[in-house]
Amino acid sequence: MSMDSGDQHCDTSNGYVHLHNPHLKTMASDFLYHFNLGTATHDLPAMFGDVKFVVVGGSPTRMGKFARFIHQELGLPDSEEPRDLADTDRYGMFKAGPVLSVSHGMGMPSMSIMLNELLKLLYHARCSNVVMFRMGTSGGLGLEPGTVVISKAAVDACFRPRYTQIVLGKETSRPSELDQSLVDELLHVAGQEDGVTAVTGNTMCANGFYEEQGRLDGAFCDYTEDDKLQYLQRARDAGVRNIEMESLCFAALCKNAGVKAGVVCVTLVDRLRGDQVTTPHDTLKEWELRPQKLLARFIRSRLGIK
Ligand SMILES: O=P(O)(O)O[C@H]1O[C@H](CO)[C@@H](O)[C@H]1O
Ligand SMILES: O=c1cc[nH]c(=O)[nH]1
Repeated sequence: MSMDSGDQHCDTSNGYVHLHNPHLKTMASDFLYHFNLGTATHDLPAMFGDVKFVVVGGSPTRMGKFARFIHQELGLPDSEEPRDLADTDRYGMFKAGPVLSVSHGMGMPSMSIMLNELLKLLYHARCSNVVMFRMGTSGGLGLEPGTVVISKAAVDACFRPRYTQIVLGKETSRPSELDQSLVDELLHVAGQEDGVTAVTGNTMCANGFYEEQGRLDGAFCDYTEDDKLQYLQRARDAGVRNIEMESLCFAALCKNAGVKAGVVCVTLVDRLRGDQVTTPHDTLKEWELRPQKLLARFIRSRLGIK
């Protein structure tokens, strides 16, 4: 139990998760409601203290499969087969050795709830030198579908690298750039992956899938195809290479907590050519594996496993 954490948790140079909330120190215990885990009910340092890599993605099924894939890739014993540690149906949480795989649902509100609790979990567990990744799918801008994008920064729908929340009725923004050394390391690792194209660029994070991403195929649309293409071209000119729905919150909250973070998403469609994702299911499944394989290679390389 670590509610009385000392100064070492406030010093970002020591590799601990850095939470900016003086109220946490006054709480006798902390219950992470959406995971059904808590400092009073679970020995979080024993359960999670060895975590060094956290990978988050949309669906619990995908993140469970990813954990089992990592379990194999790291050659972990059968007795440690990952199981869901979050005893709720909100999010899935699976551990494979030093790798924690967690789902976040769709959109920033869902990501924000999960990430607040996940960062507190890492803090209470006294994890240090953790690297975090969001891995997933996106729409591309001028890229062959199936391309993997390693994000340089997450930007909002006006192409600004900042995550804006309304707090106590006021707009509050936090920067959302990503760690550039991690971008270079990921690109280097991606170069070793056969038959997969990986590029770097900004990732635009939208608050919805349809109008917010300039689609023409939602239930509602008050703009023309020309308006859409002009907007997407402006995004591309601003360095945006793909569009998804969680990177902004993820990048900003990890940065605020002093945790190095990366975003790796495969593109499913070229939005300059269309809106609907009509690629055959088997091909989509293969593309979805691309960020997983890249991160598995990254983790193995960091752990010195050939
Ligand atoms: O990376 P995944 O979880 O696939 O998420 C992407 O796909 C969902 C929309 O289909 C959004 O949540 C978007 O960010
Ligand atoms: O176009 C797309 C594809 C996946 N996810 C998104 O948010 N947008």
